[in-house]
Amino acid sequence: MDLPPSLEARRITALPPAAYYIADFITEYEEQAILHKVETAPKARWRQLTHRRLQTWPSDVVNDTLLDARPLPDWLEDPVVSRIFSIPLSEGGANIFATSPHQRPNHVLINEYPPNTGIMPHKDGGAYHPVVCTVSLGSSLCLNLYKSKEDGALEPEPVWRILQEPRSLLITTADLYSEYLHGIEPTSTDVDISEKTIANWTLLRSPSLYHNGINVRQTRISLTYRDVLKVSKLGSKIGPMFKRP
Ligand SMILES: O=C(O)CCC(=O)C(=O)O
Ligand SMILES: [Fe+2]
Repeated sequence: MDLPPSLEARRITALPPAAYYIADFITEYEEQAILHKVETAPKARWRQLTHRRLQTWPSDVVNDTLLDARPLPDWLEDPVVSRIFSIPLSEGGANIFATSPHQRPNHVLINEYPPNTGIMPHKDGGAYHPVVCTVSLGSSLCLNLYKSKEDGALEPEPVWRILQEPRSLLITTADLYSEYLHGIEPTSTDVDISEKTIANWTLLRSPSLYHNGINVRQTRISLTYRDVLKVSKLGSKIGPMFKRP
């Protein structure tokens, strides 16, 4: 892997503080291995929403609390977490989780987006430390960022768009976490893709794939790594009845 010397080297400078994009964060081999683990997880791991399904590891977050304090399984820890730890925020400095309560992501949400599915614009709220690490697998798509108006209403058009390629890592923090909403349009094709409209254009692996301005979606799986502030004291004592396999 040809990782950058720091996150700062891959900052999305068109955005307010702060977001980082690393196009080649994992290899194709690693992508396939993780996809295989996601696809072969016990059926009970999946939660089906109306348009989307998801898995949570090691458990759900309920009332802003992580129910189960077991460590993440190896396949979610390595290579992703170990690699996040290996990249300092700025050269010679500490990694991005050094100042988070548990000094590490303790929760992973896995979302599956077949074509024509998305996620409504939202904020991630107070359950998490404001550092969100998203690894994309399988397909590219656009993440839209929205400004909320004074009265809390949503501006209809996104203020920025980030194109997330397969095997990329996107990290959003600070104001981008707290002041803006993010969402994914439920479409089969992202349109109007260009240097002018995509905030991380200069950091893309393959901008030439979008020379016609469109991205035809395939199924994209995302892994969202965060540090949940509150972890249940019951932790590992929780009865096996209430645990997902
Ligand atoms: O899948 C993504 O990239 C976004 C997921 C998301 O925003 C969330 O689960 O809160
Ligand atoms: Fe979110």
